[in-house]
Amino acid sequence: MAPIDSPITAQELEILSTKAIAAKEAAYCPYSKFRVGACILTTSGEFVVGANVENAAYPVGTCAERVAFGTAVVAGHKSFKALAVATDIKPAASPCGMCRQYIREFTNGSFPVYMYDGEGSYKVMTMGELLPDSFGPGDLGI
Ligand SMILES: O=c1ccn([C@H]2C[C@H](O)[C@@H](CO)O2)c(=O)[nH]1
Ligand SMILES: [Zn+2]
Repeated sequence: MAPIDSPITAQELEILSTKAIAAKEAAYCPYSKFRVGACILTTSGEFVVGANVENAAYPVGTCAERVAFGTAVVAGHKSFKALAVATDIKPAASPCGMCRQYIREFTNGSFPVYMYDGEGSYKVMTMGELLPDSFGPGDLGI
């Protein structure tokens, strides 16, 4: 059987993971003390990072994934190759439901999400696996 092609190169994954893990340091999480870092690789080859930013009004806080995607989109990026998310726990955390929908807006079902645990090991899942039967721009005819 032919090997499944990796969606990104080993070198890209090395940079992506290093940046996501480093981004944990930028987290503002005085309430949960749960640091999350994220990094996106754009189709144009740029890396955009994010971290969770909490708020005294707890529900107002934002996850690392949405900070990263929002930052990338306002910088003009609309096309993305991969996302890495890093936490300090084991097994690795996966994006919350709100983030899955947020990410889905800018990705398709084969988009890979690499999830790193606190020891630097990862699991990878596609957006189609994380959010099956999703609702997206196409459902509005966009
Ligand atoms: O995938 C995740 C899961 C949680 N968080 C944040 C939200 C909150 O600040 C803290 C605890 O839930 O972690 C993320 O940023 N990404
Ligand atoms: Zn989230």
